[in-house]
Amino acid sequence: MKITRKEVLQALQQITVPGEGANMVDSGAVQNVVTFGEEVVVDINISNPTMQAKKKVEAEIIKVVKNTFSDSAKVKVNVKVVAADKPEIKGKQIPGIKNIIAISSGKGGVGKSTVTSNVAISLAKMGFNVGILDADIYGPSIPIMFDVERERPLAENVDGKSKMIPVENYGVKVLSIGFFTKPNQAVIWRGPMAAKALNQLIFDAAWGELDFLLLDLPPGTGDIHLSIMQSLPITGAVVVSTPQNVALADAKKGVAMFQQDSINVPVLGIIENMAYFTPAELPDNKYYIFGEEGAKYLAQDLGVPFLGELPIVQSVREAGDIGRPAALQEGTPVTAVLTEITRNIVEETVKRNKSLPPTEAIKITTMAGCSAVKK
Ligand SMILES: Nc1ncnc2c1ncn2[C@@H]1O[C@H](COP(=O)(O)OP(=O)(O)OP(=O)(O)O)[C@@H](O)[C@H]1O
Repeated sequence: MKITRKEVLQALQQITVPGEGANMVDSGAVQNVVTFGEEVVVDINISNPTMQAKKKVEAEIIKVVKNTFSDSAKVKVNVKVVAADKPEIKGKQIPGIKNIIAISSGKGGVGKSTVTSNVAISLAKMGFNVGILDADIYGPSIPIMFDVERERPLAENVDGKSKMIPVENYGVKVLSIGFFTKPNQAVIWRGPMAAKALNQLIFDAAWGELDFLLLDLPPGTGDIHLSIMQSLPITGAVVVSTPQNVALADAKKGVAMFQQDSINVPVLGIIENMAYFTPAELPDNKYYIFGEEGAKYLAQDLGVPFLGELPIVQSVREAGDIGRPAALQEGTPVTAVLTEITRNIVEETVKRNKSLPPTEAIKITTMAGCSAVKK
């Protein structure tokens, strides 16, 4: 059987590169097609630098060619990652802050703040300089999780300007919108107002040198998020979801929000929280209370990295409630999981900084066992 170039191009018009609207031929992603009898070689450019995206594109091309012509067709796909032309970082860069990572969830209560606190502490334990900006205007919970609920940031004079000094605990600098609102008072925030308050918390604070500033966003994908995203120079976003369908549907909207043209913040990956439950007396059993591996499949579907799964553990909840996040413990299975997730975030940040325009590329001081990092 002889396959022609024209027929292959027609077949490729049935599929798209993940995250792009038009088919891969019309979008200009397919660079070249060469055929020799039953052999087909396709050269394609994509902008998503993740291994999952490359594999997905390759698998889809092989599938469509084999389905269209014959199972015996030999298909070779050369995938090249090219940086997107649009600048990815909006807003002015902040001196001293190398990476701002937004942690978001579509749905509320899926454990976004718990993950943010534990990742921050894991990063600090790895030797990074870390801050958290708690931007969850609907329910700022970071002060409780860091046991600094009653503290208030002091002011300091830096170069003739009065700056807020973040509150510090467990090696992490914290500023929260909760420090400035009364606990029982309902505050109605509009997008631009929230963005302005957060801008002040970032630009009018003495953060010092930070490798990572984690931004704990409010749940959802509304007007507030648009304002925050458009006004801050965000390096990348992490989406937290449980494996439950209702949470996944919202997580998908979250990823779509970051990827839309007016926002265009690279998604570093998805974390599955409350992935399963293992009772202490049955350590080999896993019960998938909210469903099995839903967030992992969602990550594959969307062509974004899967950063890991955190089980439901009573001590994680208790540790958060008493203001000593679980990552502070040493040598527990949960700490190992959190370290793995944190390493994956660092790796994806490093990849992102290599393949897309800056904020300033991250400089690592210590990084236990992280292969993507060049010291
Ligand atoms: N892996 C886990 N194991 C056990 N409990 C957890 C886990 N993750 C989160 N929780 C608990 O679930 C509750 C909700 O978590 P958290 O406040 O972090 O969610 P959130 O997504 O930040 O919520 P919000 O919508 O208020 O922003 C908390 O009581 C927390 O302790």
